[in-house]
Parts: sequence; structure tokens; C-alpha cells
Amino acid sequence: MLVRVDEQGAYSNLLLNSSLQKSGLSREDAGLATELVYGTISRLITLDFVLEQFVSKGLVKLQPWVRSLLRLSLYQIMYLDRIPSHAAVNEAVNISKKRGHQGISGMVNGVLRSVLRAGDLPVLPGNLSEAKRISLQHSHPLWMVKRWIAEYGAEIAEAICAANNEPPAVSVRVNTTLISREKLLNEMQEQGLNALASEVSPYGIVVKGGGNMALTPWYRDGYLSIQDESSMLVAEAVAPEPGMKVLDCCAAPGGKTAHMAELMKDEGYIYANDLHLHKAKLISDQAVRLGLESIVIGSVDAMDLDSTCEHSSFDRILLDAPCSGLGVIRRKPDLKWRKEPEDVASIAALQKGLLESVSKLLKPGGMLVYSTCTTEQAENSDIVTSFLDMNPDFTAITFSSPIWGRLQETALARGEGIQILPNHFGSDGFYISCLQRRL
Ligand SMILES: C[S@@+](CC[C@H](N)C(=O)[O-])C[C@H]1O[C@@H](n2cnc3c(N)ncnc32)[C@H](O)[C@@H]1O
Repeated sequence: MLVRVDEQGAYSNLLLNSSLQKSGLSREDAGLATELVYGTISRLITLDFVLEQFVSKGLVKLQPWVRSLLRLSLYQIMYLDRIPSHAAVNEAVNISKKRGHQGISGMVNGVLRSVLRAGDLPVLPGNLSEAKRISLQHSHPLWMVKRWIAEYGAEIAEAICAANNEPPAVSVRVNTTLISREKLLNEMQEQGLNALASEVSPYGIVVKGGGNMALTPWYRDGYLSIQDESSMLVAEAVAPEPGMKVLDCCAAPGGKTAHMAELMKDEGYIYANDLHLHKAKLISDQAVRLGLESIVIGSVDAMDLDSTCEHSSFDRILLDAPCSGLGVIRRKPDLKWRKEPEDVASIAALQKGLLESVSKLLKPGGMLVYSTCTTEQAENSDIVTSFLDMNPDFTAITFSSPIWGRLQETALARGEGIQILPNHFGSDGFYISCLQRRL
């Protein structure tokens, strides 16, 4: 998997899902494989910085599988307590004997044993700038660290990077049309799961060490969906009521659409649209699984919704916009190596156009929620602030969740919305802004 991500640009989350499904590994081994793949990818800059000091001909000259093997082994030595270092080295030597020749296994053995002798790593040069130090120590691209320092200051930038390297918690959203959170929580605890009520969302349960929750009968029977806790706040911010007419402009795979339908007790009408038809189909799969009938699927460019839907006709609109995704690096660690600074500017131009266009479809007195899973103000508060400047008939309103007070204490109020960072609650980075059209 590591070679395929490195060489062919494969997406680690998709590759892991498909490989683990085929592997027949036990729950524990699948968990370890996931940790090894994500951990090695997450810590790439630090691992390569250390390895460069021990591989005399340099990492680029190595065959891809040898480079990946060294990174994987060093990751275990530096970051995992449960695997004894000598076991990681022996395993690496065995693998290199199987895949290569004597010379390669000798080199792998030599490099890793020198690493062990070197003691505590990494040893960083003392003269680094703050940005460079954070980049090397927490393994994030320098441009990203610099952006976060400029936006949030060095201390928060470092906390974001550290949080991004923590394995994400598994959280599920309760389908309250079928069961209450309390009842599902009790069932889970009775079955021996380490399950706790989410402190971020009243619809969430955090499950530790429970493996893949999509394989449980609760998932099959529609009692729960797998969703990040921050992401659960978005439908709550939309606050749709039974009987309302709701538009979800960029809806696939449908997590927030389904949540809105659940909040509406499946009474009313939700038009769930996504540019990509194959992705829009995922929304109907979820709706069927969850027993939700109020969702109607569409597939057009959201820029064209204002010519296909009646103006001023929706009570609520959710624009969960396509974004750079820099708030979800914990779940998709290879994302930090794929993104370029230019990506933020180009997606911001699209977001601005989408917000302007879909806002025409909102009824006077209705509410439009703009959300993204990114940390970048260029995609968040800047978009909302400039929209409000251009549209005086809209005004930003306070998020009406019962946990708003707690959110307000921790998350940042930014540009008429809230910015949740990955270090705030250990959930995804999200931006949410509620915009009301004046009557
Ligand atoms: C952040 S994701 C939405 C996640 C979704 N709201 C959920 O909770 O499951 C953004 C979605 O926007 C879609 N998209 C991108 N550009 C679009 C456009 N111009 N019009 C409509 N959908 C678009 C993508 O296919 C992607 O599924």
C-alpha cells in the first residue's frame, strides 16, 4: 500500500478499505495495518529527515519498496510503543530477504541498527525557523505550516499539526427516527463496546476500539451512520423542521442530507444534489438503509441550480462546499502531500460563485448554511464576509445548537461563523456559518 501511494498516487483511505476487505485480517491486525499505513504516511517528512542521515547513497536512489520498508520500520521504532524495536528490525530484514537480494537485506539491517544505536530521534538542528521546526517535527509541508502560523499564530499552528498526527476517533451518528442516543449507547455498552456520548454533538457516540462500525448489525439496520463529530454540527446548524423544503447543493455521499432528514423526522422535502451522478447514487443508498423517504436526488452543477429550481423557494439551504479539505488531514494523511497552496485560491473562487448563485433560491426569512471541512480563512470567513458585503439582504445569525456556549468557548468565532480546528475537540476541522435572508 505504501509503495502504491508513493509511486502511483493511490489514495490511502480507499486503498486501505479495499485491501483490508480482501485481506481476511482479524480486527486487531486490520487496526495495526491501518495504523502502520496512516502513521508512516503522516510522519513522512520526519522519517525521511532521519533516514537521510543513515542511508549513505540517499533515499531517492533506493528502490521504492526498499524506501517504503525503511520508512515503515522507522515509524514503528520511533512512534509505536507496542512493537519492540528489535522485532521491527527483524521483520524488515525478513521482508527484504524475501523481496530482494542479500545486499539489500544487509543494507536494511545496517541502517536500522544504526538508527537504534542513535537513541532518541529526531535530533533537529538548533538554528531552524519556527515554521521549519514545526514542519520537520510534526511532518507537515512548510507552506501549510506557514499559512497556519499567519492565520492562527505559531502555538495554534503547532497544535493543529500535532492533532493531525493523532489517529481519529470513530464516531457514529444516531438515526433518531429509529432509536434514541441513550438507548443505542446502552445497547453498545451492554455488548462490551467502549462507547461514550459525544461532547460535541447530541446525536453522536464515540466508539473506541470497536473496529469498523459499518460491519455491525446497527449499521446494517439503519440505526447509525459513521460521521465525524464536527460534521454532525452542520445539519444541526441548518435546524430544518418537519415539513420544510430543503436544498442540499453539494450533498454526496449524503451524510448531512440524511442527518437533516432525521432531524425533520423524515417529513418534508430535501432536494439532495451533487455534480457527480455516481456519487449522488451513494445518497440514495444511505437513504434506503436509514429508511428515509423525504430525500429526492438530483445531479447538476450547483452553479446551474438557480436556473433549474424556483427562486426564493427553499426554507433552508445547505452549501457544504467542495474545499481543500485541510481540516481532515487526520483521516486522509496523504492529502497534505497532494495539496498545493494554489489549490486554496482556485477552490475559493468556486466557493464564492456557488454561494452567490444558490443564495437566490432561499425564501425571505429562510436560512442558508455555508460549511467546509477546511481550516483556511480564504475558503471560510473571507467567502462569507465578502458575500455579506455584496448581499445586504442577508445577515449572519448565531448558531442555535444547545452546545453553542461550549463551542464558543473553544472554537474560534471567525468572519460571522465558527471555525473548529482539529486540536479543539479531536474532531475534524470545520467552518460553519448561518446566513439568514431578511424578510
Ligand atoms: C464536501 S463534499 C459534500 C459532503 C456531503 N455534504 C456530506 O455530508 O456527505 C462536496 C461535494 O461537492 C460535490 N461538488 C463539487 N463541485 C460541485 C458543483 N459544482 N456542483 C455540485 N456539487 C459539486 C462533490 O462531488 C462532493 O461530493
